[in-house]
Amino acid sequence: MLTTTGHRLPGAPGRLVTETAAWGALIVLVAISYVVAGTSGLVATVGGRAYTAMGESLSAGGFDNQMGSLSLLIVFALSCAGLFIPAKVFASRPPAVRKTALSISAIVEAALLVVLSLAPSAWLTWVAALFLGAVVGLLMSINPFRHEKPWRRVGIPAAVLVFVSCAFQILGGSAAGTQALGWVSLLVGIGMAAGSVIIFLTPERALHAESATTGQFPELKARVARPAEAIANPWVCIGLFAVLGATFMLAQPTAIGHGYGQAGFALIIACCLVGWAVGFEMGPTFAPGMSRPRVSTFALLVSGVLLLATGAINELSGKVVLSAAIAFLVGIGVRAQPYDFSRRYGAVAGAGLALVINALDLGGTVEVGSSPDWILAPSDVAFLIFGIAALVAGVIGLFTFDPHRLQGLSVDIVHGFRPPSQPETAAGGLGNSAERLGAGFFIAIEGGDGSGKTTQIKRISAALADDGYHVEATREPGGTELGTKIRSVLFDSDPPSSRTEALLFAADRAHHVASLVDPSLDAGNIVITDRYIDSTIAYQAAGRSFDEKTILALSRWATQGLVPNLTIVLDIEPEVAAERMGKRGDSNYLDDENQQFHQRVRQTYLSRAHKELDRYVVLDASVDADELTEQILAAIRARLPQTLVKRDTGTEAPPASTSNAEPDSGPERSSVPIAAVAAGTVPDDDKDETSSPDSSAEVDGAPETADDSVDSRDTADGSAEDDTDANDTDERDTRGEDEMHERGPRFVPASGDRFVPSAVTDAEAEISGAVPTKRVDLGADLREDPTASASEEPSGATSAPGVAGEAADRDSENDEEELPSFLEQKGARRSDEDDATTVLPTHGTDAIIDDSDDADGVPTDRIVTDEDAETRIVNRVDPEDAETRVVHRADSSAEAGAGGADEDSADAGDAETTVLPVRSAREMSRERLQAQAEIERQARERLRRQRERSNRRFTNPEDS
Ligand SMILES: Nc1ncnc2c1ncn2[C@@H]1O[C@H](COP(=O)(O)OP(=O)(O)O)[C@@H](O)[C@H]1O
Ligand SMILES: Cc1cn([C@H]2C[C@H](O)[C@@H](COP(=O)(O)OP(=O)(O)O)O2)c(=O)[nH]c1=O
Repeated sequence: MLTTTGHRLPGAPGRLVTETAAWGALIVLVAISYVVAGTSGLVATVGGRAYTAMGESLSAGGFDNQMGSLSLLIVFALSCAGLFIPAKVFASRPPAVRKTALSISAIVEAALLVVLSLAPSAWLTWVAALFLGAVVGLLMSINPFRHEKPWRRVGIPAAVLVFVSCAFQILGGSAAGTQALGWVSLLVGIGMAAGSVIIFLTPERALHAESATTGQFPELKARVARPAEAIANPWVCIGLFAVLGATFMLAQPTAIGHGYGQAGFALIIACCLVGWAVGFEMGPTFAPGMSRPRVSTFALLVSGVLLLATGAINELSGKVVLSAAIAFLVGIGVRAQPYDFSRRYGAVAGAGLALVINALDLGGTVEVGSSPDWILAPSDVAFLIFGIAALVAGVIGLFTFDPHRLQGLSVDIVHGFRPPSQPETAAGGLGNSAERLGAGFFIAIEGGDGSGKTTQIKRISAALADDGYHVEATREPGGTELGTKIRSVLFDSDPPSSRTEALLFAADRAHHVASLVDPSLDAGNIVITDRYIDSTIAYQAAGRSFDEKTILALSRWATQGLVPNLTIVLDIEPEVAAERMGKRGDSNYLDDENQQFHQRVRQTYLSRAHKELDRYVVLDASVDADELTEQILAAIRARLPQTLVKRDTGTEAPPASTSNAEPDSGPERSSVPIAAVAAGTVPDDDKDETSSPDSSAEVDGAPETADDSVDSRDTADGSAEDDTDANDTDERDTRGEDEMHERGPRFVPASGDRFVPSAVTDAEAEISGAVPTKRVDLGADLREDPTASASEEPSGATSAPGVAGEAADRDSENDEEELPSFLEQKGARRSDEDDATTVLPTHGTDAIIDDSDDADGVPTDRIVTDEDAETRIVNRVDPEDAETRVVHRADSSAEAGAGGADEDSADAGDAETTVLPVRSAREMSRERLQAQAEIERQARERLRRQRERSNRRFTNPEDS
């Protein structure tokens, strides 16, 4: 109730002492007033021996309950008066005025308390209470925060009161406990005086607390419970505060009525405070599966039952424990949800009502047929009446606030104490991810590096596309244009700091979800992502030993709580995975972490999966790839909802790729055929990742790919061959409308290392002296014609059916002839789609690469885009590492061959330089940017290796 914040500020000690003393004064005044007025009447003014007289009167049974209640009510009202003084009344005063006013009123209060301890009287008590109210009001005006934890301050005087009153009662019997009140009032008076002096001496500016430090609804904790819900009419919470006010206020009448003495009163108060504190702390996470208004309602209901029991029990320890439990429930109930209603009204109304009921003196003895009879003090009757009221209100609340989905009281309660499933909590109050999943189905494939995610995603995407679903395969990091840049930042230069790393992954995820995953799910697609939040938990939290909750909260915030319907963990021994990675040949700095790191990563995946068995499937990834594919597909198919729109049947929503087919569909969602996003440098023996010739018909976006190629030729080179153009156009025109709108899997490869961008044309190649190179099509196994894929010869081009295929054949033959010798020596393999494959040198006419700033003379990997030339150029570094980047398109047949590339035209030193065409900045596809980032990465990698080599040469000159 009082202000407690800002205790870290320099001015805090004064407030701390004053507030603590104010709480103490409140307790003592309430207790004294009851004793004084109860024994001596409202008009009593007594002298120094008053306490002894009162004690004697009490023990002799001469206690006037009605007068006591009335007195108590007046003191309580006056003491709380300060709480109702609008903070702005004082806040508008200059700080110096406020400070002085607080000091003076605290001094007056202190003086009154000291006098009261020596010569207690009803009048004096009330005057002291009035000043206490003023002190409280001033305290609030200095530090006007409401959401704080008052038990921290009130706990101190309550504990002191327990100690002093118990000591007095043990030494001098029940009546002597009353004298303890006098001593405690003396103590709090001194405390108040000390506080006022400290405040007076504190500089004015230090008295201003900038922000509340204790009372905010704990956001982080709330995430593990159901999201807080805004409550329009918080009557349940107001009722709970009324229960609390009544419980506190009935403590003294109870102690008096049952002859417990002041030690009993102090005990009840202190235990109530402890119960309230515990409940208040636990509130946000208590019963995490229950809707928050429902938690409040149950708290009210159960507190009603406990109030009845408190009234019914005669014994002190029972009353103490039950009162504490009631306070605990109030704490739980009011903190289950953030509230912006005033607790003062509820508490004061409850306390006042309890005292009025108590003053009616309704107690009596109930005959229960046995001895002793059931004795009901007036305070017990008040407890019973409150209990019935709370019970009724709780039952009404149960009908008012719906349970969370489940029906039935017992079901609600049982489920209430289970944590809600991930998707429900994921939003952290931001939204319901279950709704966000929309019409689609979201699958995350997780597992350590080398577990086979990339391989499997290609296969399952193809299989699900064959089933007729709209499939979108993507990855993290790097599933979007921006993502590739982030990926490049992560992996293409020195490793970032761990925190930077975590934030970059989160940034990539945020953009990925917002720009790609969410829209795709909205369109009803199956979205398969290579890595998602679990990777972050595994790598950044467990791997880097960051706090999991923080990392999780970051990702949840980034994704607005989007959680996959299904997460498949490909589990594998890190050693086996490392072996595979060694064969694969590319790695990032995370791959190169030690085995303990990868063990932690693996264990994290497994333990996360274990916690949510219905949303995770763990599969042994060490088995044969085909077998694993079958297992994954079985797991997915078993969970796919019937309602998922299929390509053949779905007439409602236009497929995502249809909209993507629009040239202006936006950079992030540019529709690119599977093959057009196929990958590059993989081992030659990797059959999975070799191209199949006939991809154009099955993959989405083929028509606009053709458009692209036309455009690019037109823009890049006006002299593009007419017949190729015609072929291209015919191909496009002959496709049916269905095919134009058809969506196959759109595959964003899981590793940029094996990723190949779109093709350039002959014309582009010619212009820039492109060098055709080995190419491998990662998207090959996504195609529907397995025979075509199987027929591919590793050493040469494979013929493709149809016009497109013939064109490709022709072009690939040209390519073959013009294959540069250094590539042939390396056994570079070409296929029919090599027509669309071009490697361009850096220093073409329009190439703008500035590596002059590179101090060591090694060309930089900077990319410069010249929009006029519509050519994107990437500078390669080391001729020794004659790895080439490949550019190709799915609709390769539509593209003129890239065989125009001429080794001679390329600068010898830049033989491995890749130049990717940019048809126009607007049409820049995600895949192309990925490719560029990849090229950039490779260039850096080469640079690194070159430096390593020269270092080695330097340290071991004989080797060189
Ligand atoms: N089931 C499997 N058995 C043996 N090798 C596999 C299997 N699955 C994938 N590989 C190989 O392991 C390497 C890593 O696979 P990849 O799919 O890139 O893994 P990830 O994407 O999880 O890092 C590749 O060279 C791939 O050919
Ligand atoms: C998505 C994600 C990936 N990573 C790491 C795991 C991988 O080592 C790296 C790149 O992931 P990935 O593209 O899967 O690489 P690869 O195909 O070589 O397995 O990024 C994280 O550390 N945190 C994350 O949140």
